[in-house]
Amino acid sequence: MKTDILKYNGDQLLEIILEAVRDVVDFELAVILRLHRQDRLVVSKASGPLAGKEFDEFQIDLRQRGDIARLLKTSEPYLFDEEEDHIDTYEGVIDLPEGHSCLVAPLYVKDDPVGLMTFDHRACGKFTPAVVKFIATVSRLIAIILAQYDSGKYLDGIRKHLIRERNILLGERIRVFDTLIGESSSWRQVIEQVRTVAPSVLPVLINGETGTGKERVAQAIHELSDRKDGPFIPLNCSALNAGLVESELFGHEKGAFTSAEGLRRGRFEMAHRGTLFLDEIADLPGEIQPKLLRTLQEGTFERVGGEKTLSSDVRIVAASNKDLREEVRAGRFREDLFYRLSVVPVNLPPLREREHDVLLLAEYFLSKLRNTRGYGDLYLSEEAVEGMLEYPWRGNVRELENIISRAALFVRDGRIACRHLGLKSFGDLLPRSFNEPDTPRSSDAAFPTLRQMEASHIAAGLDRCRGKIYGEDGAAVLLGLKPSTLQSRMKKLGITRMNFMQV
Ligand SMILES: Nc1ncnc2c1ncn2[C@@H]1O[C@H](COP(=O)(O)OP(=O)(O)OP(=O)(O)O)[C@@H](O)[C@H]1O
Repeated sequence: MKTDILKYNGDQLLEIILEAVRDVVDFELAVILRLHRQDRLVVSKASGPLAGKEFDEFQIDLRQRGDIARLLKTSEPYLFDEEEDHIDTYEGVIDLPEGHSCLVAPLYVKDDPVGLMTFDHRACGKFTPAVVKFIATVSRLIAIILAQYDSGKYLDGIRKHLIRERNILLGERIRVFDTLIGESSSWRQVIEQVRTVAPSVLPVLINGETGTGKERVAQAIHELSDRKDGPFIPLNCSALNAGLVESELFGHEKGAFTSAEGLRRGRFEMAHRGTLFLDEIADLPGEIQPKLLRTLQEGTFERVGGEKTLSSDVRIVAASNKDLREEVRAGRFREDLFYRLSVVPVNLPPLREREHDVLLLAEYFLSKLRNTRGYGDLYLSEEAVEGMLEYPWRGNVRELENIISRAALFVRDGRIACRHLGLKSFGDLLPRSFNEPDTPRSSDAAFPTLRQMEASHIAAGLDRCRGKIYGEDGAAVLLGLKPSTLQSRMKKLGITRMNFMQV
């Protein structure tokens, strides 16, 4: 099991250590001091009924306390004889009666001192030779834990620094691609196509699933064309009935229909010398399709209720998340209109086929958020990165953007963990093979296979136990399995515990 030691702060870690020691050693005061610059011991943690605020940041200057400096050099625990005349370690901080129990243990990693641990009790004879022996062993382990914690923190610091550096580098590349982020080969092809088609006047048909960036690409085509100083006018064809779409496209004269109180210019007029973006073109009502075709062929149109023939210099970019050829085959879309619109087709790949771009896009959205007050430190933890790479992005770039924006709200120290991303619907946490359409299915596609049910139930158990397998509160007990059996089933099904862990 991989436990992230850095999820505990230093104080919590030392508390856990001293709690464990207390099961064996009856102390009233236990203190762990860290060695700083070889000449100073600084209290890291004081525990027990005699520990109080006075220990916070208490320091011992070893140049003034030669007695403690000598003890530190020995690397062995030292039990003070109760009759022995000595200066109390915490003289001036707390008053301990004459002849109390006092044990001091230097903390060493091999030959290097890293600190000192002290135990006190007001009663005599509390620390037996067996206790001294125990502390001698335990102090070596504690020293290693402290050193590991320090180096972990050091590495974490370096990692954060590297992530920041990387973000700056990414930021520079992002400026080159500006609003069309992506470096995967399928996305580069899109960018190449955009560069090629942008300067021409030919109509473009952008095809891609929802949220893949169709509108962005349409805008980029406009901005890279010599019409960039003209208007970019979008119209979503799916949201409107035939009457409305006609008046939106071509405008209407005053009194053309009951609610037409004044003359209204349509999108064709508004887009003059610019680009008209017809989104969701597959949903354009059948009655309007011949009218649009005529306008595209002749460049002319009439406002609804008007007789005057108008013309407009418009470049058409259309988009669809449906397969327009299929719509033609099904008789829902006119073939001649399809050929008019799709002179240059541009197909946008879904995010799940742009694996390398998931992190690049995530960094792009993070970099935008980092400019917002309070979000300057945002970064993705390793497990969040792994979770994102595993996730089947059904909602594409828009879903990714929403997930990142939402995660930012829940993060306190800038570190985005898997749980902040909320990628945890069981289906989503299962390996991709469970969600892909080419998975062998039962005869009724809606009816889950036994393997899918087993995977989903195991995922539910792991989610409830936050990825814990062993122990009373582990998923093995919950699912009524031996931990080893659960692990082997998970392996067979390709389920990773990490997706369910909360950090
Ligand atoms: N390559 C990209 N780089 C940066 N941001 C992107 C990219 N692609 C999409 N986005 C962002 O993702 C979101 C969805 O993009 P967009 O609206 O262009 O998708 P769409 O395919 O037109 O969606 P729909 O089919 O739902 O209309 C937007 O916020 C957009 O800014």
